[in-house]
Amino acid sequence: MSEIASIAKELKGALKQFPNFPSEGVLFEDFLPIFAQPESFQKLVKAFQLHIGETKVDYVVGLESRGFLFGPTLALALNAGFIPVRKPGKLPGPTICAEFQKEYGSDKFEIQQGVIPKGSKVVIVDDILATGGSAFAAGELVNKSEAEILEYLFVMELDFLHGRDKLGKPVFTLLSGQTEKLGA
Ligand SMILES: O=P(O)(O)OC[C@H]1O[C@H](OP(=O)(O)OP(=O)(O)O)[C@H](O)[C@@H]1O
Ligand SMILES: Nc1ncnc2[nH]cnc12
Ligand SMILES: [Mg+2]
Repeated sequence: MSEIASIAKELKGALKQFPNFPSEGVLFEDFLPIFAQPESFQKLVKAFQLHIGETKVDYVVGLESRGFLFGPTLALALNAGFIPVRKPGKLPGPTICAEFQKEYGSDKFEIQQGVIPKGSKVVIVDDILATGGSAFAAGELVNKSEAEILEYLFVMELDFLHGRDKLGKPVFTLLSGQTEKLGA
């Protein structure tokens, strides 16, 4: 078994599932236990680092909120910068905005204008790929900044929502995810 696969197996065991949270029909995947143990947090970052290998990444773009939990740590490990994509009204100065639909509700994302130099090589990170709405919006913000998306990185994916089909760039998911909707 590869090192990435053995880390993935171990981390999968740390996740907790909460049926019908935050709304009926959603099986919520709680990945916070990974961060409560330094060994598992280190392994999470290591697995993404192994996946990236020698590829030069200029910036890790992390999505508020849960993408902020490991995005900056991964950025440091890759010797890359970290750029936050935030919910509206949080970032000072001129911003670029994108609206999107999620598995439960709609939202907006913003990035500061000019923070990603044109032509930079970027990976976009978040905890979960569900419908792909959040990641797609983050991708739009990177595209509007005229940077290059190398890949999207997620801890987990809700396969049955086919979010990756929206993204148009390579998608790497560390842990195997949910193949069926709750109750299906
Ligand atoms: O693929 P999608 O359908 O867009 O859904 C995935 C997004 O939904 C969750 O974030 P959420 O905005 O619920 O909350 P958070 O602030 O806890 O990250 C999750 O952390 C992803 O960012
Ligand atoms: N099922 C789920 N579990 C955790 N976070 C999510 N974000 C969107 N869908 C989710
Ligand atoms: Mg989120």
